[in-house]
Amino acid sequence: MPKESFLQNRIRSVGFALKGALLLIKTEASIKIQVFIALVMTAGGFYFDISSTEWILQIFAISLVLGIEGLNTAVEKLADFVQPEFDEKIGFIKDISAGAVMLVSIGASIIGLIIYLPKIF
Ligand SMILES: Nc1ncnc2c1ncn2[C@@H]1O[C@H](COP(=O)(O)OP(=O)(O)OP(=O)(O)O)[C@@H](O)[C@H]1O
Repeated sequence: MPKESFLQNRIRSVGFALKGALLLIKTEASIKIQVFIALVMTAGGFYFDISSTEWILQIFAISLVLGIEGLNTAVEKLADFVQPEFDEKIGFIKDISAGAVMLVSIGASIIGLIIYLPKIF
């Protein structure tokens, strides 16, 4: 089999990543909720005509939450594959992973409050 060029290899990897992102959105309830919140926040950004800096912070917060939630889903799937039975260590790993999502979600919520509270009240 001929060796793939660097570019072909990169394009193939982007294809896998896109497939993964679509699978996440299609199959994971938590991601669906977060994508819905992201769409509402984006609509809010247009409605309140937020500044460039506010857009940057909002896009950063949304991407961070979606990205970490995706990694959390991957950790959960891997944990279930490695150990389908009840296991304290697996519980601990899953709790830590869920905790990471919670931390970035709190940060993102605070960013949202700082941007929108003064515009609403
Ligand atoms: N195999 C296991 N052994 C021990 N504890 C587990 C195990 N599976 C899940 N848990 C506990 O249940 C919690 C929820 O795990 P679960 O995999 O159902 O995640 P979830 O947040 O409900 O994910 P999702 O709803 O996206 O599937 C974990 O954080 C952990 O405390």
